[in-house]
Amino acid sequence: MNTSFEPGTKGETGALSGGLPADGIRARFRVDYAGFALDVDLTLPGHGVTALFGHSGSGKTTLLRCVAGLERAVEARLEINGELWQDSAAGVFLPTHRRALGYVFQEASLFPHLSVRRNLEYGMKRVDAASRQVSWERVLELLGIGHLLERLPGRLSGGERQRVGIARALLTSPRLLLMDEPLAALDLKRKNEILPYLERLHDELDIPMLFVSHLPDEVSRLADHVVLLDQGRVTAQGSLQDIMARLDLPTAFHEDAGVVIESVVAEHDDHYHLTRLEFPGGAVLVARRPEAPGLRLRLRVHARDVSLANSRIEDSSITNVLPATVREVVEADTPAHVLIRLEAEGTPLIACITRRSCDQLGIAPGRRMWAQIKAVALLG
Ligand SMILES: Nc1ncnc2c1ncn2[C@@H]1O[C@H](COP(=O)(O)OP(=O)(O)OP(=O)(O)O)[C@@H](O)[C@H]1O
Repeated sequence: MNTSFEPGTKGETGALSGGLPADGIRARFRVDYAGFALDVDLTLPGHGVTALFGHSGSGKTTLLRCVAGLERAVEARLEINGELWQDSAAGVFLPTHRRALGYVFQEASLFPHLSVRRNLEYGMKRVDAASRQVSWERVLELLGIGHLLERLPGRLSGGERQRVGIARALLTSPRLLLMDEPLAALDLKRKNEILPYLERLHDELDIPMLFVSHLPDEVSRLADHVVLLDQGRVTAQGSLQDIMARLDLPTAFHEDAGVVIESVVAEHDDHYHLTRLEFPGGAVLVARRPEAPGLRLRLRVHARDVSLANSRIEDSSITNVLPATVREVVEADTPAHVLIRLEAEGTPLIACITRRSCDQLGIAPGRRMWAQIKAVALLG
């Protein structure tokens, strides 16, 4: 790992903050390897989770390493919520150990001979008590690891190890959390076990996160903002809802393609054990939820679960039917299918149907149709 200073830096300067906007992440990096170049110039929200999404080799890890000060960039400038961490033009380079960041990798690299407690204390030593942002108790509670403190890492499951790794990163009181596919090494069961903890971090801590993933479902669950990378360049960025609803992006051609809808719990039907979730443009019924009316819930509607009809079909078992207008029709990645973007009063939907059905129903932009939603995934 390269942690040396860039040529011409002024050494271990503290983060500079004079005159910079207090909110937002600005990251300009150019890295030239033989056979690969990263060239990005990003302005990102200073809060919430930003997902870096792209194929293998698109440069996601390289970008995270740049942010961490671990890459030798030809050109670089990095501001984190009002602090300047790097500016190659001005000779500013804050070395990795002076950047207030937590870095979570695919597999937590815990010291095998130290208990979980000692591993966590090791991370804490770097931070003086006055600048601590999240308390020891709070971190243990957020990640549900209080009962694991005396164990050695070798006696933890993969998911528990990862939770300890995240806890250790949080205990360094980061102003930015970098997560490089933290779930990739876990099987589905462990992944589902750890996702709620990541959601809690997102909901309850005000630490911005850059989260690398190549799975739309994972991104849909955790991200607020998405950056798409391809061959070292940013091909698109925007809010999760906007990016997931675009048909000109590779996310639409993924087998998990679908939109994300922010809904509110409207009411419960205790007779049929159903809950009604409302959003601009409509509502859906889902199996009874524990959340009280008024709470927000994120929904994921996969393109493969949306079918279309020219009129409202009454004698169907599909409960969730919304009026929507066709906005765009594009070819899917198989010649048999098309992707259709619809809008239900501002809420986007994507349907994946056969080209044959598209022709038979005469589907074209502007047409009012009924979108039948066969399944809704609730996120969180
Ligand atoms: N130190 C290096 N020297 C030369 N090439 C490198 C170096 N590090 C990464 N690369 C190349 O840069 C490209 C981007 O790699 P990177 O790991 O950033 O991609 P990624 O999007 O994170 O991929 P993955 O999802 O597989 O982790 C790859 O082609 C990789 O081989």
